[in-house]
Amino acid sequence: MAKVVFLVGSVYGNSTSMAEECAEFLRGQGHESEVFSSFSLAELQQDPEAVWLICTSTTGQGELPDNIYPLYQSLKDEFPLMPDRKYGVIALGDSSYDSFADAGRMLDEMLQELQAKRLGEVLLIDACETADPEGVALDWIKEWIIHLS
Ligand SMILES: Cc1cc2nc3c(=O)[nH]c(=O)nc-3n(C[C@H](O)[C@H](O)[C@H](O)COP(=O)(O)O)c2cc1C
Repeated sequence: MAKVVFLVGSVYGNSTSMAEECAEFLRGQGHESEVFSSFSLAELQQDPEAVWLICTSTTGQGELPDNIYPLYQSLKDEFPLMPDRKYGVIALGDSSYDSFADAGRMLDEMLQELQAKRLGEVLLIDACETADPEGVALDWIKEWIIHLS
């Protein structure tokens, strides 16, 4: 069974509640899963086995939420290659912005540069298209879970 840690970037709480529902689903399937809204790269690196599931909204004009920005900055500054790290990305946004879901895309690009291995495709959730982001994420994670076995 895998250990999945949700690394949440959220301003208004949508990403947090979505991550909590997905984590509960994973636990129900026998995986270990936790939701973190506050974390540092140094702390996360202490657990080399954990799969990171980035779950972030985009704010401002294509910016990262304040609580996940330090992780991005540390990855950029320290540039720790992590070929053994597995991760996934759920990116919330609103396609009426030119910078649709940029925070999730930025973190995905950074982790790709660091040679981490993405499991599955990035899930983009558009607030213009759904009023039920949790439902969209749950449908996705039911498929995504195959990458954990
Ligand atoms: C002030 C504000 C700025 C936003 N800026 C962007 C943006 O630049 N790009 C985008 O895709 N979505 C943007 N959004 C949409 C949010 O990402 C979306 O509403 C998301 O569901 C919020 O999730 P959260 O509650 O986890 O922060 C913005 C929303 C607000 C209220």
